[in-house]
Amino acid sequence: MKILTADQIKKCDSATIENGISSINLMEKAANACVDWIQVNFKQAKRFLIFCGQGNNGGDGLAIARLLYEKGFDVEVFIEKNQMKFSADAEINFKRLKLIKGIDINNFSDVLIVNNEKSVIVDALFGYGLNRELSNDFKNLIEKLNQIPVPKISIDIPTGLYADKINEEESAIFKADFTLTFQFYKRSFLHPETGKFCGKIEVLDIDLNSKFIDEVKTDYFVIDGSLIRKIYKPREDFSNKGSFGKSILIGGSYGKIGAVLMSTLSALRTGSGLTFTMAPECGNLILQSQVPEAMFIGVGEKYVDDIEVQEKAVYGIGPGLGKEKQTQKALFDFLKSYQNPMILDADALNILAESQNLNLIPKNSVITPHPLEFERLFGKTQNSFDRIELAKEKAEELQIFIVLKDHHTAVITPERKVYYNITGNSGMAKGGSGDVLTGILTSLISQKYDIEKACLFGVWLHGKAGDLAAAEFSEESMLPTDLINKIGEVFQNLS
Ligand SMILES: NC(=O)C1=CN([C@@H]2O[C@H](COP(=O)(O)OP(=O)(O)OC[C@H]3O[C@@H](n4cnc5c(N)ncnc54)[C@H](OP(=O)(O)O)[C@@H]3O)[C@@H](O)[C@H]2O)[C@@H](O)CC1
Ligand SMILES: Nc1ncnc2c1ncn2[C@@H]1O[C@H](COP(=O)(O)OP(=O)(O)O)[C@@H](O)[C@H]1O
Ligand SMILES: [K+]
Repeated sequence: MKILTADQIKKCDSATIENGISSINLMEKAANACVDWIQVNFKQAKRFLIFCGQGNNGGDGLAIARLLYEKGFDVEVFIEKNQMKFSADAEINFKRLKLIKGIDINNFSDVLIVNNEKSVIVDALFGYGLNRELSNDFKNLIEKLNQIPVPKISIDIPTGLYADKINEEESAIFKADFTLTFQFYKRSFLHPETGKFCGKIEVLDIDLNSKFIDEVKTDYFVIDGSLIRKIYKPREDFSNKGSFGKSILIGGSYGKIGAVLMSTLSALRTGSGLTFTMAPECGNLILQSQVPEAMFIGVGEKYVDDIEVQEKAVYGIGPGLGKEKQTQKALFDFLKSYQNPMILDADALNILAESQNLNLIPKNSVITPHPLEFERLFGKTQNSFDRIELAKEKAEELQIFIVLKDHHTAVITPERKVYYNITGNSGMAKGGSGDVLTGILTSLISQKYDIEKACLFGVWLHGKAGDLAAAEFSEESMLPTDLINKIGEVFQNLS
C-alpha cells in the first residue's frame, strides 16, 4: 500500500471529486465508514462526545455526530462557538446538525463538566490539514481531554500530529486508543515518536480515485497481505532438496550458541533445502541434538576463527558471533574473497562498524541493524525520520538493502524506497527475535526469492509468526522459539 504525503492526499481528494463524487458526499462517505466501524466496535457505548474543528476534519466529526444520533446513540458536540469559520463542507454539516433537536452543541470550554460515564471521546479537531503548531487554547483542550479516562477515537489523524513529519518536542497531541484513518497509512503512524499517539489503526476504504493512486509517485509503502500474496511462490511438486537452495548460518561463540541455533531452525522452518551451521566446535553437540536436520561445519573451538567459502550457498552471518580478534579477521578475509549477496546481522555489523570498512559489504547484500547497530554503522541522527533519510542515502551509496529493525521495521532499498512492516508485536522485544529474522531472510534468498522481495516477505512473515505466537502464549510469555514454531501456520494461511 502506498503512503502519501498530506499534499498528495489533498490532490487525491481533488482527483476523486473531479471524477464524479461531490466533496460533501465524499465527506458523508468518510463519516459513514467511521460510524459503521464505531457501531461494531463500540456497541456498549452510551454517549459520544465529539470535538470538532473548523476544517474538513471537523466536518467529518459533525457528520459522524448526526449519523451516530440517527443510529440511536446519545451525542454531544463541542466546537469553538466564538470563532465559527467552518470550511464549506463543515458548514453544510453544521447546518444539518442544528436541525436535530436532541444533540447538545457545547463550547470547548464546557469540557470540564461533561458526563463521562460510558462515554467515548471522538477527536475531529484537525486532520491532515494541520500545518503549524497548535495554539495554546487547543493545547490546553487536548491536555484536558487526554486526562479524561474514557476510550478515545481520532478521526483520520490524532490531532496535533502531522501526516508525514515529526512534531516539536513540546507539542500537545491527542492520545487515541483508535485512529480511524482514510484510505492510507500516514508516515507519522509508523515511527516510534509519533506512532505512540495513534493506538490501534484502522484504515477505512473510502474509494479514493484509483487511477490517481496507481500513478502517484512515492518512496514510501506499507507491506500488506496483498503484496505478500503476490511475492509468495508455492513449492513445485517436481522438486528436490537442491531446488530450495543452500543456507549457511554463521555465528555462535561460547555461551551464545543459541543465537545461531535459532537462525538455523528458522531457515529450516522457512523452507531452506539444505541448511548448514558454521560455528565453533563447542556448539557441535548442542546443534546436532537440537536441530538434527542441519549439518554442522566446525570453524574454531570457542569462537569462529575461519569462514569456509562454498559455492552456490547463501550466507547469513552474525548471530552470537562475538567480536574476538580471530573472528574479525575471519570475517574480513571472507568478505575480501566472496562477493555474492549475503545477510549480515548483529556482531558481523558491529565488527564492520568498528573498522568502518563498509565498502567490503558485497553489493545487494542485506544488513539487519536495530537502531543502535545502525547508529554504530552510520552515526547518530536526531530522530527516527532522520534515521530513515540517512538509511536511504547509505542504501543507495553502498547498493545494499537495509532492514532497519523496530516496532515497524523498515526495508530500505538501493533505489531509496522505504517499506514499513505492520506485523509484529512487543512480545518480540526479547533477545533472540532478531536471530530468527536472519534465518528467515537467508532461507528465502537461498530459495531464489528476489532480494528485495525476500526482505519484504521476510519481515512480514517474522512479524506475522510473532502475532500468532502472542495470540497463543501472550506477548509477555511468548519466546522467539515459539515464533519459529508458528512460521508453518503463516505458510498454511498463504497457500
Ligand atoms: N481524502 C481524504 O482523506 C478525505 C479527508 N477528509 C477529511 O478532511 C481532513 C482534512 O481537512 P482540511 O484540509 O480541511 O484540514 P483540517 O485538518 O480539518 O484543518 C483545517 C484547517 O485548519 C488550519 N490549520 C492548520 N493548522 C492549524 C493550527 N495549528 N491551528 C489552527 N488552524 C490550523 C488550516 O487552514 P489554514 O489556516 O492554513 O488556511 C487547515 O486547512 C482530513 O483529515 C479528513 O478528516 C474527508 O472529509 C473526506 C476525504
Ligand atoms: N515492540 C516490538 N514490536 C514489533 N517487533 C519488535 C518489537 N521489538 C522487537 N521487535 C522485532 O524483534 C527483532 C529484534 O531484533 P534484535 O534487536 O536484533 O534482537 P536480537 O539480536 O536480540 O535477536 C526485530 O526483528 C524487531 O523488529
Ligand atoms: K483528528
